[in-house]
Amino acid sequence: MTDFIPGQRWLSESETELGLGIIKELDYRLVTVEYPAAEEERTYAKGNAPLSRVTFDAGDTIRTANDLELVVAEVNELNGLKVYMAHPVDDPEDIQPVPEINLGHTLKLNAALDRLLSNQLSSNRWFELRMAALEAHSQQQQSPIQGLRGPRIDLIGHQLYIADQVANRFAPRVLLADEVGLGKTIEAGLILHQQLLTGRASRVLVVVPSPLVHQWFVEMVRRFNLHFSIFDRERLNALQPEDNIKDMLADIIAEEKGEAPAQKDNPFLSEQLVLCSTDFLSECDIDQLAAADWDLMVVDEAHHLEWAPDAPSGDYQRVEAIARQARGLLLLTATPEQLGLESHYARLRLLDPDRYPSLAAFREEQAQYQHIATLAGQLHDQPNWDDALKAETAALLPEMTIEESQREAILKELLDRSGPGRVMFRNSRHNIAGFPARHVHGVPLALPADYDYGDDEGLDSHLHPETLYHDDRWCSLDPRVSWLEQFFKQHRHEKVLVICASRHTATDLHAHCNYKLGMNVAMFHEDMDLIERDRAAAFFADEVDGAQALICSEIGSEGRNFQFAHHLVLLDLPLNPDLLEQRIGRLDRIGQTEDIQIHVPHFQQHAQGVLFAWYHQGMNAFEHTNPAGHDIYLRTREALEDALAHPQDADKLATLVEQTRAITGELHTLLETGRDRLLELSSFNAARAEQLREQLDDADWHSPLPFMQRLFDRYGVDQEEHSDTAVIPKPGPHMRDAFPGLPEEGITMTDDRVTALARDDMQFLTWEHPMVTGGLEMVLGENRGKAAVSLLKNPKIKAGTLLIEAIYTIEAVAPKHLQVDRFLPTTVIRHLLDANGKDISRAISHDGLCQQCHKMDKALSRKIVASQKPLLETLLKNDEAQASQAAEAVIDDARQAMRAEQDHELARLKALQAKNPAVRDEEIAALQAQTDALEKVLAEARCQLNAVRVIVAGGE
Ligand SMILES: Nc1ncnc2c1ncn2[C@@H]1O[C@H](COP(=O)(O)OP(=O)(O)OP(=O)(O)O)[C@@H](O)[C@H]1O
Repeated sequence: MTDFIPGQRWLSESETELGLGIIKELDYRLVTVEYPAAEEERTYAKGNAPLSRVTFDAGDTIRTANDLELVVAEVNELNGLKVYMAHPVDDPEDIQPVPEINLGHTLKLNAALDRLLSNQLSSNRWFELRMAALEAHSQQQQSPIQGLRGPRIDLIGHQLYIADQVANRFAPRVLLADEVGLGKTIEAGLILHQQLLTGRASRVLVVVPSPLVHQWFVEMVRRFNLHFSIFDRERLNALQPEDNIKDMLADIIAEEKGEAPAQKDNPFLSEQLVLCSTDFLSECDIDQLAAADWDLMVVDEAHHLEWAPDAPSGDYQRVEAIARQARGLLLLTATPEQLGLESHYARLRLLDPDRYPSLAAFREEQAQYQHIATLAGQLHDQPNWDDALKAETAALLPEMTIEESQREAILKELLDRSGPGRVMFRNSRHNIAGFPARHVHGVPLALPADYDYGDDEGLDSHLHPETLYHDDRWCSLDPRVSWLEQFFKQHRHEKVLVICASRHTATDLHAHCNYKLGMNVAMFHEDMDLIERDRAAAFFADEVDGAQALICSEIGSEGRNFQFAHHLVLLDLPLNPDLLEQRIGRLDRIGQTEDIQIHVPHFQQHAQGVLFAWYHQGMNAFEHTNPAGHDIYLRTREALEDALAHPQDADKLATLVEQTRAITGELHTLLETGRDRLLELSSFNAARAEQLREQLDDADWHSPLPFMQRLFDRYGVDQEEHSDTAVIPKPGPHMRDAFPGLPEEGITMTDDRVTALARDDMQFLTWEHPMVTGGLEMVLGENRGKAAVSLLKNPKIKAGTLLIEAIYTIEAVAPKHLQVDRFLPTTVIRHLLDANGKDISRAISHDGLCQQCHKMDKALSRKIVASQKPLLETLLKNDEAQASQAAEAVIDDARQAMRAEQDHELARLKALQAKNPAVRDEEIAALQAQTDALEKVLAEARCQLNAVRVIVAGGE
């Protein structure tokens, strides 16, 4: 077993990007290594730690931790630790001791050159595979559509646009507020996928209402290949067994000594991707959950987070506790104002406390939306801006140069600072074509005598008269039920979703339809456990043997996907227009193929009839989406309550309808010219969306399959043809190690998006599929392919001609949280040298060369390297200097891009601080510190020889 000594410097063979490690701790079995450059730590089994000892010899150049470059004159050793006696290049007399612990933490490796010169050669095929992997990796990292290619989704413009806008942000904090059913889950999934794939996030917490847990879980796996772990009470208990007696005693002793109890493991750190229900938040230790170092938190159906200045709800406070510590935050809701403007404001404040310092300021800002929308519209539409427009804009953005060439940046800033731009995205059906129409069918019925409660009962009992019964007898006397029975019979072969407010109504109705009428009907309500609910939803969805109808309580009105049905029956109506919108949204969503028929049985001259008229005649809320629902409710509440209390008074009803119509018109116009116009400007850009769609369409043509087939071949994976568009890789008899993501029984994969969308049983093979990214990582982590010798067969080239193909990569070693890849992705530089060291790579491409390069006999390869060693060493060392120069330009560009972005962010914070003292100086200082750290990391970025191939011409 290797002898490790604390303080020694070692390198991880599989993760060279961590930089130079220091042996930190040892026990009889394990060794822990600290990697200061990447701020990471790894623990390995001593017996097979993938570590190489790093030492230097006299004549080598070393870099110290304080960035001095010195030449080693002599090497001493003390208790197993090296001490280098070294001097500056230009002052050999100035010898100074450098203990190895004082070496710099980044390391310039010459693994490829060392392997070549020490004759550790791989075959030509491995070299070519390595090069293909490097190019693919670099292209992925530099692709402007990175993260958007892999998901199994239809390419829908407004979703791609939002994902593109948000996903590239560092720790994004946004509200995704598209209208119901336009794909917020998909947008969130795209953002998560992109953030995880690029390493911008690695720990994600998703919180959703309990009825949606399973749907989210499935959607994340099926569409995004993201495997979340569902956390509930049981799982938490399993992870946190009762304190054992030893721990309890230790805690008691610590308490007696006045010491803090020992830190227990945080169970939420056991998984990277965690999905849980909102209810679970109230059952777990919220501080522990919040402390679990989340990069991103997602909250679905966020309108439930109710807030008032002195009375934030429990749900809001729990989410707030986590959101404060999580770096990124995505809130999803189709009806952001469902619980009023105050709650909406509070959620925006969760996202960006600096931007939304007070409710009063937010109200004031909202009042300005009309004005800002007009201004933004002019800036957007007018090709040339006149002086007045420029002056008005300059007053709002004093530090910007206001000219047409900066149109996009100016609009973005204006929407960010004075509109809802940066934090909130909302697309509406208004600007997305192709949605089917909605038709409402009111079914007026006579009130049965048994329901004639008079003034003895409150409004709720009139709206839901059946709830006063303790059993299902009401089903036999309620004309809505007999109507429903007829309706089911008339539409025997069609799916029908029935929604009612209460669980009791749903269960009684279900029992009545199933057992008394013998109908095939499923049920969905809050008292069923998650598995029962999902089973019911699946039974309803089953086209062949499934239920004709699903009867839901209100929980069925949120988030679920029932667009395969075209008939919706609303057995009662909610008082909240946003809730109505949510109910209709179960069918009116992406994927709906037919017009939607909404049936509303209700009692005439009764509170139910009033509510129907209010919605239908007053605000046309059944047939069109209603973005102003909550405000309309607030402004018509008095008239509504009056009419509900006197349902037979035709005048009151007429007044209500008239008033509602006027207010709806007024509010819709205000929205269209104010907030929604601003949101439209910031949430969608048709040209950019089309460009993204085209880029993705194009990317679909560049399948990873040919590359994967080479990889399968090298690693012993067998492949079976499945069909024209699919293959089945399977572990072959000669496969040496496990192949990432390949199950024992094989897996069916297609690289065709249309097939993948139609066939859930197949994996969608893209460059972002985990099997491909895992495969790339595996090849690049190998030593194989770093150095090779090959035979060139080309009659035009004289036998014996020597060429060297040198592949360099530019990389920066940095702690993950800095996300330096944003500015400096892995970049490949290829040189092709002749025997005089001249680079002829422009004349001969890598692919062209590969067609003529063949396997060289091993013994002969070794002989060639041995005989040409001094020449190879000299040529490659000189060439490295050239490559490093070329790399400087790339690193410089990265530095400039970094400064531009950081400066912009700094300017934004300072501008916000001028308006709002809540922006703290420390935040500005933290941003500055981040810029400094990035400067340092980029200054240390290095170009290094990643792979080298010696090519010797051998005639034909
Ligand atoms: N790009 C897409 N490709 C394929 N299916 C999609 C796409 N976008 C959305 N869908 C489907 O459309 C339905 C609605 O999408 P999603 O659930 O994301 O909408 P939502 O806005 O979150 O809905 P809600 O407002 O009800 O919460 C889902 O069945 C989803 O799978």
